Amino acid sequence: MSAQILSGKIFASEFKEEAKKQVLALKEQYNITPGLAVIIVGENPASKVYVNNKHRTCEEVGIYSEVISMPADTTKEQLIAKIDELNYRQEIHGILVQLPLPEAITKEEADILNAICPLKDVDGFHPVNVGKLMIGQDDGMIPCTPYGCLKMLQSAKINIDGAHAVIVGRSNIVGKPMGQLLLAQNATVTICHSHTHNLKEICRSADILVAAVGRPHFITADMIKPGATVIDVGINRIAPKKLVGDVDFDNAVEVAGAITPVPGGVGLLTIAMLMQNTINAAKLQLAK
Ligand SMILES: NC(=O)C1=CN([C@@H]2O[C@H](COP(=O)(O)OP(=O)(O)OC[C@H]3O[C@@H](n4cnc5c(N)ncnc54)[C@H](OP(=O)(O)O)[C@@H]3O)[C@@H](O)[C@H]2O)C=CC1
Ligand SMILES: Nc1nc(=O)c2c([nH]1)NC[C@@H]1CN(c3ccc(C(=O)N[C@@H](CCC(=O)O)C(=O)O)cc3)C=[N+]21
Ligand SMILES: [Mg+2]
Repeated sequence: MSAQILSGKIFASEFKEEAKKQVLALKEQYNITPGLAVIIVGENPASKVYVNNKHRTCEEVGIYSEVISMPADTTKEQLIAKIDELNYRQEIHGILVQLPLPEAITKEEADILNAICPLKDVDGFHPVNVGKLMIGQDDGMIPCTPYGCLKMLQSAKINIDGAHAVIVGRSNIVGKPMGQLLLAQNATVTICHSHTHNLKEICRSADILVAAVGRPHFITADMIKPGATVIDVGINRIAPKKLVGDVDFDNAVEVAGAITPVPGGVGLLTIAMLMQNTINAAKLQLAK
């Protein structure tokens, strides 16, 4: 039997509809339009595609958005000065600095992200928000990609409580927060990485398998328990117009119980949750 396809398109449109309603309600009750500023530094072509997608989705949902393009030779000080300006602007509720940063300021990434006011940190990368997620305080910002994966699992009524969730990848933006979110929903969580022994066996014991590795076809069908839910976070461009995930989809789909495609999967959820986080940020700032 072939797996249920968890369509990012369908779930994302569901989440965007919810976002639209909240935008209208904020407008009606408080005369506030949520506002998002996205900063893009340098000329990364993939980043440009994502930033355009974000801008377009803001329009769709009724969120005000600004894209701020800065040259590749921008210094850390110049970037932080721009962030500060946005921190003080009342009509901007969310600030996102698109990653990766140009090589010259890659080492400065932590200082740069820490300059974003935690209340406006719609990526959920600021240590204050990371800490809130870790200790279960629910007034922080949750990173968009894992947040979208969780919302999709819940919307698809996939059981998390008591399930073994295996996450391959331990980045701060996907793997670690995904683990925290699933743990908070009472999954038993295993986080794997490049030093993990017996990866295949561990993956095969997963009821929910999340791949966030960044290697095409890394998760093969023999690593999947029959009937498991497989979430493919990976985005790998293997040819100018060919995008694949981390999962060998064509074979995995015959083993899994449910699986997300790439493209048309988690990436769309990420953008939908960015909309939700911008709305959440506007609500938090209203309360301050
Ligand atoms: N769909 C979306 O919205 C998003 C997609 N992505 C995509 O998701 C993927 C992962 O992104 P990100 O988390 O930033 O990636 P990183 O490169 O930051 O992390 C990759 C992780 O995979 C682990 N890994 C690498 N090789 C192996 C291996 N052979 N066995 C086991 N683990 C391994 C690394 O282990 P170690 O720590 O030991 O090095 C690391 O923890 C990328 O394709 C990225 O483009 C990212 C963000 C959003
Ligand atoms: N500060 C920051 N926040 C991020 O959330 C962030 C980031 N930097 N840097 C890069 C990663 C990656 N990411 C994606 C967003 C959308 C799609 C997406 O829309 N994907 C579509 C289409 C992709 C395409 O056609 O290229 C799909 O999978 O169907 C993918 C990946 C957000 N990221
Ligand atoms: Mg990374």
